[in-house]
Amino acid sequence: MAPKVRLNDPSLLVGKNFINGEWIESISGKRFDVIDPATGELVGSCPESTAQDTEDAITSAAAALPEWRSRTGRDRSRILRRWYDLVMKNQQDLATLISWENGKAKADASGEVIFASSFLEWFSEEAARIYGDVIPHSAPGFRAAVVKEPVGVCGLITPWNFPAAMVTRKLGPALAAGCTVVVKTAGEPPFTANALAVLGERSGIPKGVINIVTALDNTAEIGETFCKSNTVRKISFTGSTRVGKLLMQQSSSTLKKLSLELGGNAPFIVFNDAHIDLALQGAIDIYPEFIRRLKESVSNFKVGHRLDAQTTHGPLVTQSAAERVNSLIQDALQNGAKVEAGGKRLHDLGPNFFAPTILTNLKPDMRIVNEEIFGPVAPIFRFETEDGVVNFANKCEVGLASYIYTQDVTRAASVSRVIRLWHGCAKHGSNV
Ligand SMILES: NC(=O)c1ccc[n+]([C@@H]2O[C@H](COP(=O)([O-])OP(=O)(O)OC[C@H]3O[C@@H](n4cnc5c(N)ncnc54)[C@H](O)[C@@H]3O)[C@@H](O)[C@H]2O)c1
Repeated sequence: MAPKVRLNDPSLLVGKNFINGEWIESISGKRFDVIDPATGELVGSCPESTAQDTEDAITSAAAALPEWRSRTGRDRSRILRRWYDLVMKNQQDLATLISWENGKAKADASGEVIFASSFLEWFSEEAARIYGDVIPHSAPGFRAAVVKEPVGVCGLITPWNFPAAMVTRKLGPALAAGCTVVVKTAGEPPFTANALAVLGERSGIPKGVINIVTALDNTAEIGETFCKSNTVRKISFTGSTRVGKLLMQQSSSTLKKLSLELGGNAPFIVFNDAHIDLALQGAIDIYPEFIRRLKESVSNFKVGHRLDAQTTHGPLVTQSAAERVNSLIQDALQNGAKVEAGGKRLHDLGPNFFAPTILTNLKPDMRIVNEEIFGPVAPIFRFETEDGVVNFANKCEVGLASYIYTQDVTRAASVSRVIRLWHGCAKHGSNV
């Protein structure tokens, strides 16, 4: 273990699998290195888990299920509340771990811990309110009881970009409902999830309720084990569309429930009545002003290392992620796009850093429009009519969420109804 990650509570740094309440190595005995994406330094190492490790974790979750599901909602609520308290108490250490293994600026990482803890708080409240119902029955003199039951053992697969929040967002509701889980964290940042599990154990979560397997290269093997298992009744996955499709195919033989939150880009629509600031009210063409102001905002970003207090934006998670963003930008430039800001990798800082980028002069058939960017790039288009912008946004096959800026409530409502989100989550933000 590299000695540089200093935590107030060093016992939160665990590089092992968590199965049946024990921190153990993979059966393979293999481990993978976790690298700080900002500096390339070694953070530590974790087990490269196999299908057999995953089976063991599923068996452990299945064994813990009868006891956990039979507890009262109130009891599970109290435990989740204690967990929330402990996460907030250890905010600093969790933020340190996030920024080491994911590269986020410290302030961002601290914010993520608050966000992550909010799911534990929220679902501690929900756990206490899981009621059934008694409803009229068609047969005279009878009434039907509606009883809420947990789904069972759940497989949770999380991405690298929110190492704490994506984990608690899945764990909070699953545990509140009385399910037990096996978590497969993203390979690049596995330590934060382990630290959360340590705190969960201290909150009183019984052994076997949470199990964690880590892996960098064997992810496909672990995913397939989840999908083919009859014991795993549900998979909750956040990640790329490619892997989401694969999980759906692989789960067909066991007819599992799947929650897939997938990748994409988000149309961000600014109408000419949007409130950029009061001085601009009534302006007919806001495009040049919007670009100028956006450039001004972006120039205040400080890309850098997490320990620099001025840093607002950290690196991408891997060199290949930076290369992919660069190739999308190069393709756009070769086809006539214009760089208004950034547009390049920041090699001086390290191989994973990318300058916040604004692009104009784009065409709808460019790769950067049709493939998920997942990097600090804002491609800007000008539009003339409401129908035109809606048609354009709906052609984007990777639509994930959308944002609409206007002061016209009716327009906000009507546009948000016709914008289609292709897959992943159905989110619309509108600023009226
Ligand atoms: N919809 C959202 O709110 C949201 C939030 C966060 C991330 N994402 C998406 O996640 C993606 C970025 O995350 P990523 O690069 O970690 O995505 P990814 O799909 O490569 O990996 C996500 C997780 O799946 C695992 N995985 C990879 N191949 C697998 C397989 N064959 N079977 C089972 N598991 C497998 C990975 O190890 C990781 O834990 C982007 O596409 C992004 O848009 C979406």
